Amino acid sequence: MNIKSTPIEGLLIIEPRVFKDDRGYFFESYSQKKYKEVGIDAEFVQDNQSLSQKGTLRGLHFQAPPFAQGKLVRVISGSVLDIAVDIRTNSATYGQYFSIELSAQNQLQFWIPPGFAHGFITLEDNTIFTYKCTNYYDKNSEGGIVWNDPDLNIEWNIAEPLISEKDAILSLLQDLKSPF
Ligand SMILES: Cc1cn([C@H]2C[C@H](O)[C@@H](COP(=O)(O)OP(=O)(O)O[C@H]3O[C@H](C)C(=O)[C@H](O)[C@H]3O)O2)c(=O)[nH]c1=O
Repeated sequence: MNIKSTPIEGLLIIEPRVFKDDRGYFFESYSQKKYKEVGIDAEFVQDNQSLSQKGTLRGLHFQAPPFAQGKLVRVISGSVLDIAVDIRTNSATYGQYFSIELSAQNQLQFWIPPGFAHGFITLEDNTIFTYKCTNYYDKNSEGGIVWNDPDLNIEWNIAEPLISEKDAILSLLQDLKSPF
């Protein structure tokens, strides 16, 4: 397993060790011991999975403390451009984002600790996005930033994504009083 840091402290990219043979492939998609050794010392309590067609944008979401979530995300079918926005008030990279393509092909995983707004745009039909969370869903703790916030200037490479009514009215970063 290879672990790579990113320009934003805390965000990590995990490249699993894949065993290929004439049957196909095998890899460990999570190991508490091995992930703790590389700095992902988290207790995951909930797994989520979503299916989306091409051009679907989910996010940018977070849950406020005490229900803040760390997320270990990956794609098991199709591909996404995954985005994490630093909303840690005292962070030197506050308001900056990191993007990475996650796909069933590259088998990469992305660790997003609490303190980030998270979202993705799907690049293919029948994209299945699955992730482990360090806290349970708590509807009343949900917050978010609207996908096309000009201050974030995220390069989604799409003009009109398919988004939920809820996501279309999320706040601007400038109006967000970050709980982190
Ligand atoms: C997140 C969540 C949702 N739900 C219910 C609530 C709604 O009735 C339905 C769809 O929820 P939502 O539209 O918020 O789903 P997404 O837009 O995929 O939300 C996710 O999108 C971005 C990418 C994230 O990082 C978050 O994990 C999460 O907010 O599932 C649950 O029952 N449990 C849950 O943990």
